[in-house]
Amino acid sequence: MLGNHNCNSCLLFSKSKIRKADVGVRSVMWTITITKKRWKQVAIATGTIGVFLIVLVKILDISDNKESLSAAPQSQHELIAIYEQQQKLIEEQQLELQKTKEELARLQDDLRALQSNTPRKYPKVKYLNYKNRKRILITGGAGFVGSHLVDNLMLDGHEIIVVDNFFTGRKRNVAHWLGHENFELIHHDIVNPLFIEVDEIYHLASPASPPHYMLNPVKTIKTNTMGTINVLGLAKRVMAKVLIASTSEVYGDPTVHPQPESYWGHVNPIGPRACYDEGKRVSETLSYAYAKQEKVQVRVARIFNTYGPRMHMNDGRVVSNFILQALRNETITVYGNGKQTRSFQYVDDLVDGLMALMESNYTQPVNLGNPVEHTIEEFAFMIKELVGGSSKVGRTDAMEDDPQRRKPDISRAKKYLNWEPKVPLKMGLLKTIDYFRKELERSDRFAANSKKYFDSHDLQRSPQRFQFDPGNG
Ligand SMILES: O=C(O)[C@H]1O[C@H](OP(=O)(O)OP(=O)(O)OC[C@H]2O[C@@H](n3ccc(=O)[nH]c3=O)[C@H](O)[C@@H]2O)[C@H](O)[C@@H](O)[C@@H]1O
Repeated sequence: MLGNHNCNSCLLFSKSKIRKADVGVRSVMWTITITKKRWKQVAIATGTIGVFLIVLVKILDISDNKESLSAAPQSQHELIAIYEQQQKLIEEQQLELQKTKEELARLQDDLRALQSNTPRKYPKVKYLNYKNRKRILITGGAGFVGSHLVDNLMLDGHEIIVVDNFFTGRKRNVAHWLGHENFELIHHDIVNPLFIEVDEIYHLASPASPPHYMLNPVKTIKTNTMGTINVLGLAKRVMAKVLIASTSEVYGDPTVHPQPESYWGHVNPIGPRACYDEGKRVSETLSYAYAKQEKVQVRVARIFNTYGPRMHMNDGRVVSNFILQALRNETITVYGNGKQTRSFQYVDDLVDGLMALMESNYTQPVNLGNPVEHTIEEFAFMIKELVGGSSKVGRTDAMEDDPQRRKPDISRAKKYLNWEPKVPLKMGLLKTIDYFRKELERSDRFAANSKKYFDSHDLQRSPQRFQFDPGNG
């Protein structure tokens, strides 16, 4: 194709190209010749260059790696630093929280101290002049019945001294009077003598619930014998009028129904209930012995089954047991066949009766009880219905020597005290159920708060508690 092209420029171009190609060919030929002649050197040079290149790549690679290696420890350090910083912050905050908690506890203590020093608000009490105001001692005044009696006598304007060993009584029952100028609480066991000046004494100190008095029969007997002697001795010394709280249990398992005060009773003197039954019978005997021999003015109340607010949660008597079982949806435990009977009076009625008896001039024993009688089985269903819930009524073993029938004949109280119970059973039970419902909520709340407090306290205190100084070892 070139042969057919004849213009000058093309010719010149072709010539120069041929020249260049020629030079290229010659150069290659020379290189080949040289290479052929000096292949060894070339090989050596190429090898050297290759080795150099490999070393160079390696170096670069290493330096690359070095860079990445030096970058990783740097970020780890940063992370550790951030972590440590955050840990420190958490520790500082925990310390702060601990300090705040301690401060809060201190403030709560201060508040309590302030509250106890600040004049409290008390229910309004009547004003009685010196002539009409009496100093009244109530043994067992922090108990269920005693504390209600305290309330009534305080409201009437008298000076009240409560003596209690807190075996079954609770400070909480009279806490609302603490600090009142008319009120005094003495922690004392009436088994030991007491020397104070009083005008009247209500002697209620004694456990009254079968599980309680059977727990320590000797103590029950001592309280009702030695305790009563101490009370009667005090009454004799200061010429105080004294009311002894006796019980329907002096009739034992009665063979007469209903029970009038003239009935002498049917008590097993060596049975499990004897500590209480016989203790109260001796208490009555002592009262009339002091009345006859020492001219002590005595009043004797035979108290029948009583219920109401401030009964102990662990009282163990039928009313509290059934209500608590029903509120907890547990089986209501009827002991024996449930055909045994009881007559239940509301505590307010009893307190009115006790005060009326003390005021009266009547010196023989007086039954104080509600004559409306029910079998225990009926009573179980009544409680179940009033409380609601899903409890079942179940049967369990009968109690030994359990009185089979009990109903007071209250003609004497009606005649001499102009007294009879006013509170219908259902109304009283509703009030009592309400009380126990609140008590349950309160105890659950207390248990939860206490657990929370001690759990957190233990966690924070345990390192200190078990800390020891090896230097002192
Ligand atoms: O409540 C009271 O004022 C009287 O309580 C007790 O006399 P008791 O009648 O045996 O009292 P509870 O323990 O309440 O027993 C009443 C009946 O219920 C039965 N009961 C009791 C508790 C229970 O969970 N289930 C049950 O069926 C008993 O066996 C008994 O037949 C005391 O002995 C008396 O002094 C006191 O006056």
